[in-house]
Amino acid sequence: MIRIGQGFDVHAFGEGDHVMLGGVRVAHTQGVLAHSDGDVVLHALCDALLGSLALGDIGKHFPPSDEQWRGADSRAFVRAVRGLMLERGYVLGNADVTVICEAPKVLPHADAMRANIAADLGVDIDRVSIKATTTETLGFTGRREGIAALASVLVQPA
Ligand SMILES: Nc1ccn([C@@H]2O[C@H](COP(=O)(O)O)[C@@H](O)[C@H]2O)c(=O)n1
Ligand SMILES: C[C@@]1(CO)OP(=O)(O)OP(=O)(O)OC[C@H]1O
Repeated sequence: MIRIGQGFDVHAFGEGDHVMLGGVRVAHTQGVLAHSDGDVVLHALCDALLGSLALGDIGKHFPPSDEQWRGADSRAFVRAVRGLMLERGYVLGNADVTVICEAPKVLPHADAMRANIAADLGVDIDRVSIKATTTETLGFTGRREGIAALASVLVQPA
C-alpha cells in the first residue's frame, strides 16, 4: 500500500550568519532560534515521513527537552526516520518541499539540498523536489521574522 504524509515547520530568525536548509549551510544576515540546527526543510520532511506511517512527529522521537539533540545536525533525524521506515518495510516514493521566506534565496541551493536528502533516504535525486516562495512581504515570513517549510511525501513498500 502506498501512503502519503505532510509536514510543516517554522523557526524564528535570530542572531547568526547562516541558516541550515536541507543540510546545506546557506549564508544569511540572520540565523534561526532552535534546539537543533533549526533546519526547517528537514524537520518538515521528517514530520511528513513520520506522518505517512502514523508514527507521530519529530518532537516525539527527538524531544527538545533532550540535551542529546542540542545543536544536532538534522540530517541525523532524517537517517533515523529512514530506519523507522525500513523497519516497517517502507521507502520514499517521492518528496516535494516548499520553503517560505523572503530571504535567503533558496533556488541556488536546491540541488545540493536534494542531493543530501536523496543520499540520506537512499533514493535517486529525481525523487526529491525543493521549491521556494516568498509571501510577497505579507505575514511573519514577509516581515522576515522567520522561515517556514512545507513537505509532502509518498512512501511505498520497499
Ligand atoms: N526565498 C526564496 C523565495 C523565492 N525564490 C524563487 O523566486 C521565485 C519567485 O518567488 P515569488 O514568491 O516572488 O513567487 C520562486 O518561484 C523561487 O524560484 C527563491 O529562490 N528563494
Ligand atoms: C528538532 C527538535 C529537536 O529536539 O528541536 P528544534 O530544533 O527546536 O526544532 P522543531 O522543529 O521545533 O522540532 C522539535 C524537536 O524535535
